[in-house]
Amino acid sequence: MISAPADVAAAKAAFPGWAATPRAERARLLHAIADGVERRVEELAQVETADNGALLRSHRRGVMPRVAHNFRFFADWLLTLGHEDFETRGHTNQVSWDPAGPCVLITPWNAPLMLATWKVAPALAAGNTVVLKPAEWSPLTASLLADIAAGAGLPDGVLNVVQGLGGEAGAALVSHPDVRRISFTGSVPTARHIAGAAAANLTPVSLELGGKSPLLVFADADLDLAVDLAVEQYDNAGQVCLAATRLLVESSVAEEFTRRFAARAAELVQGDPREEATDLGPTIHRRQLDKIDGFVRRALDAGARAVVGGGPDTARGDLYYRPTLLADVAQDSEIVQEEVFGPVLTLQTFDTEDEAVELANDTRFGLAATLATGDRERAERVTARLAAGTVWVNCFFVRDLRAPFGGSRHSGIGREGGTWSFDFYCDVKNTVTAPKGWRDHG
Ligand SMILES: NC(=O)C1=CN([C@@H]2O[C@H](COP(=O)(O)OP(=O)(O)OC[C@H]3O[C@@H](n4cnc5c(N)ncnc54)[C@H](O)[C@@H]3O)[C@@H](O)[C@H]2O)C=CC1
Ligand SMILES: O=C(O)/C=C/C=C(\O)C(=O)O
Repeated sequence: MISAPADVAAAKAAFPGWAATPRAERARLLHAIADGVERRVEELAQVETADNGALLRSHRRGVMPRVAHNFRFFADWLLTLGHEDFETRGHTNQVSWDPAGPCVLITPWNAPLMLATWKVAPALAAGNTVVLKPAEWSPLTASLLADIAAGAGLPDGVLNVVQGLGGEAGAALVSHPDVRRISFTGSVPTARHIAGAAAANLTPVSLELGGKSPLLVFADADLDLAVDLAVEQYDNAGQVCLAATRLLVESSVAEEFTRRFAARAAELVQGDPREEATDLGPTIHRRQLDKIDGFVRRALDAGARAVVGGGPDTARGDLYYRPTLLADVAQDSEIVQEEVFGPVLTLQTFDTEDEAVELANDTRFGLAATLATGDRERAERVTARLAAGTVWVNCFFVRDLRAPFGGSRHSGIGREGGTWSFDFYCDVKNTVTAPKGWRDHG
């Protein structure tokens, strides 16, 4: 490991050469990295599971192939970015997408390589050099990615990986004056530190933060589908920022919904994340489990009722938390307002569409929302009123890199995906040329 400033210096030194590399060659190298990822899917999947405890089958069949796709997608999207020309009184405006410089990318532990490569791929495609600092709890696949990139022929200094603690290595990186972009995915408190450091240097910053997203279940919904969507929120032991952790269910179907939910939750297999049959693995570390349990204990003390779960599964060791559903929770309570980042959902009921929207929007977050309804017009009405970067209707976690991804309010600043990523990672330039601007044209 080299120190953070040395990595920024390496990225700065490599920048002119990489920025001048033709787009087609940059795209070719990104595809070569994708090839390298595809050749090592099994190894990457095993290492990621060993590191963060998320399910091996998801890493193997979902996450790592998507990591390769991240490189291919942004390589191809780069080639579609046009030079948009338009005229002003005979003058030509030509808009171009210029590389910005060294970028610092700081990422969390819950989906390490997936979230890192959403940033690495467009930053490199745009012609920037990168310093990536993965979370200290899940450092390994980022280092493997650096090996893969070197093997693919990426020039030295173009992709640098710094390992270290957030408050040390991370803080040194984000306060460095030579950095031209900072992209961060992680928690709100860390985002405040990073935004402060970025402000000191006026470095543009993109923030993908936490959530407390609602799942609204209307009485006209397919109730089995609604229950499936609700149970899906326990994925990755609930350590997913997008998770719809607040179940808001129309009163007339709440009892039946709860009965079916409890039955489905009881079928979930909790255990070793390397086993194919496992649905729910461990939490990342003991401190996270204690944090989750603290939220649940305080909620129970305040009068909440555990419909499902309600504590750790100590028979499995000290990292497993039982999938939990808490009812009788007040809208202004901590358990409804704060991100738990564990397998803990709350259940509230509503009687009208207005009330549903009011409850859904009544947190400081705005990352995502999911609706279960059989009425298209209702879906359109409600969606238009929700504060959320992504709304899923009768589905969940359907993702497309062409679409914008990000949150409003305390869930973040900016969007990733497609042209939104290039908007952030490029210095967009407009060149205006006079109609008879050239000497030889007289
Ligand atoms: N909106 C989104 O796309 C996502 C958001 N998240 C959010 O991430 C959080 C969980 O991840 P954690 O790793 O616990 O978050 P965290 O904020 O503790 O750490 C994230 C990263 O920031 C680094 N860091 C910590 N202090 C720093 C500092 N002062 N300066 C620079 N870097 C620093 C850490 O080393 C790590 O690499 C949750 O709040 C979750 O909602 C997670 C995944 C996706
Ligand atoms: O895989 C995706 O498209 C989104 C991942 C987001 C998370 O991991 C998260 O929400 O925590």
